[in-house]
Amino acid sequence: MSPADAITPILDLPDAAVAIRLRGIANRFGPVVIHEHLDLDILRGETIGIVGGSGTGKSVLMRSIIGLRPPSEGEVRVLGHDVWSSDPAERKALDSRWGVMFQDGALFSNLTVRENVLIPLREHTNLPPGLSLEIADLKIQMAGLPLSSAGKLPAELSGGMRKRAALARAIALDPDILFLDEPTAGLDPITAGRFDALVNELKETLGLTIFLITHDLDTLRDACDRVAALADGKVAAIGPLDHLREHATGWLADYFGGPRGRAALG
Ligand SMILES: Nc1ncnc2c1ncn2[C@@H]1O[C@H](COP(=O)(O)OP(=O)(O)OP(=O)(O)O)[C@@H](O)[C@H]1O
Repeated sequence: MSPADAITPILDLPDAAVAIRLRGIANRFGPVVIHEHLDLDILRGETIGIVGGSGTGKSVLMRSIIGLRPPSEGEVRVLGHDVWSSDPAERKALDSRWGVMFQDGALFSNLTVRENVLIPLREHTNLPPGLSLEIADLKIQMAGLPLSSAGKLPAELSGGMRKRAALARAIALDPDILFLDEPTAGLDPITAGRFDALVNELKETLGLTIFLITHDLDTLRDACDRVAALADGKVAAIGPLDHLREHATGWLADYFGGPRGRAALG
């Protein structure tokens, strides 16, 4: 099935065609309900943009998928494995098949860029140190950073370079899935556009599936095959950007139809 035809949260497809399968997800904090009965299928090889008003639970959903916070209810399957009922060895193996770039980069501030990129390589592989170093330097360059930045601390880099360093770490293990939480937030439009182009390039080179949380309409237009909009605790609308724009109601209509939406999407 091509992303253009996938306009419902649940797709009638075998596990092999689906990178991430969410069923009946609920997330609650005490009496506060963030998600309820949330279903979603993400196709292998697609970039899906996750949008929604502030507080709709985009980051909480990502944390439930990558094993950082168990959902209150529901099933999370990634690459055919149940994230929350897998044994520790299966979970560790799964962990090595996704890379995550958190909103603030989450780089270790006391480690250099190269040392940050080496962390997943040391944790998940038994490669000889020299080879790990070569791979780290390759990933730093694939993320568009000059090799001269490898020995620098995050604080010595610009905001855009720090995001690239976090991206280099996220692709260190040649993951199947890349999770990006607001990758272009805080970047000027030109730097943000370059970052989107880089993400597209990496998707092609590494054959990635990408889960991309964003508020950036340019990123939705330039980097996403489909967009899923969260509202009322669920995936309220899903499909290619043009499909969503045609059928937008409520928050989504305001989002696309507001001045920023018109400026980005015409
Ligand atoms: N550990 C927690 N304890 C209590 N409430 C939490 C916790 N983590 C998140 N929340 C709440 O869950 C809701 C969703 O948070 P989340 O960060 O996922 O939103 P978001 O859609 O990513 O928002 P934004 O677009 O502003 O980043 C928020 O109301 C937040 O306060």
